[in-house]
Amino acid sequence: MTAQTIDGKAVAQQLRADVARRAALLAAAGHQPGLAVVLVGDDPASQVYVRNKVKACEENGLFSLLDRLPADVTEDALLARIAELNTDARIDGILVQLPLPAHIDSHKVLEAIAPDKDVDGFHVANAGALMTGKPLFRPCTPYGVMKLLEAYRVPLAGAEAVVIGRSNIVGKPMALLLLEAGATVTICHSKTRDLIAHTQRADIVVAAVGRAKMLKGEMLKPGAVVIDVGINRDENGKLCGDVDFDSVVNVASAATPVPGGVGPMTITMLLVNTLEAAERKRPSPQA
Ligand SMILES: Nc1nc2c(c(=O)[nH]1)N[C@@H](CN(C=O)c1ccc(C(=O)N[C@@H](CCC(=O)O)C(=O)O)cc1)CN2
Ligand SMILES: [Mg+2]
Repeated sequence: MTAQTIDGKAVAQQLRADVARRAALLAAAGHQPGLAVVLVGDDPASQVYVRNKVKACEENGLFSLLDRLPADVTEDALLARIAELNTDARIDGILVQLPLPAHIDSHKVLEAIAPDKDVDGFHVANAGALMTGKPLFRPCTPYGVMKLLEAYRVPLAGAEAVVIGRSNIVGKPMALLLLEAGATVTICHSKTRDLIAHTQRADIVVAAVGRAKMLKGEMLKPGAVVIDVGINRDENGKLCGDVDFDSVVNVASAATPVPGGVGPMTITMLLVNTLEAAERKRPSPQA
């Protein structure tokens, strides 16, 4: 068996076309959806992601503004800028690109974003809403994974799903979204004993742990669906995921590549969250 490649670029393209259509309706009604992106410092990877986010807004009819702040910006100055964006009528969504420099309390910064503009879904109020099954915003990467599973008609009700990684921005919300969809979810992490015992019984494995090529074919049940959230560099400095794609492709029924899998979906769901924030404020005539 050779796994089907789950084409995140193609699914992203389809969803972005609908975003562009709906954004045009809102703009015609006088309210172009607006996203504010705040980048602190000059981390090269963050610069790529932020550039992709702004470009995706421009290509799909959303207004965006990019605030680039120096790495030594004070926490108070950053909080003050967020307060301004919270009251800026042009802005429907705000994100602060992570990671932040060590001298800044990320939790405090994320809590400063107005929950109804928190299009990353990281605010405690939005994390709580997600946990109780009534999310205002789903975090972009897990949301994108759910859209990929939907697009490829992966059965979720009753499925055994294993999430490797327990971060607040991917692992935990990923587990909650899979649970809401009816899967039986196991969250594995660095202290999990016998990881393979869990992954070998999974119908769906989501790798979100940040360890290059950690998930191998022999760790899977034949026919499993593998979602790679990893963003790593291999021994040659080449972008790779948490999944050893070449070994997994002979065992899995479907798998996402890196690049070209989850990444484009993360950006796309940010556009969706921003659009829906704008629609909630001003429903477009034919949403
Ligand atoms: N405020 C946030 N910070 C971070 C988030 C987030 O959702 N909100 N997630 C990650 C990084 N991330 C988005 O910011 C992200 C990572 C990767 C991609 C992507 O398109 N990857 C491409 C390859 C890009 C490359 O060439 O390096 C792919 O996989 O095809 C988009 C967004 C941490 N920070
Ligand atoms: Mg507007």
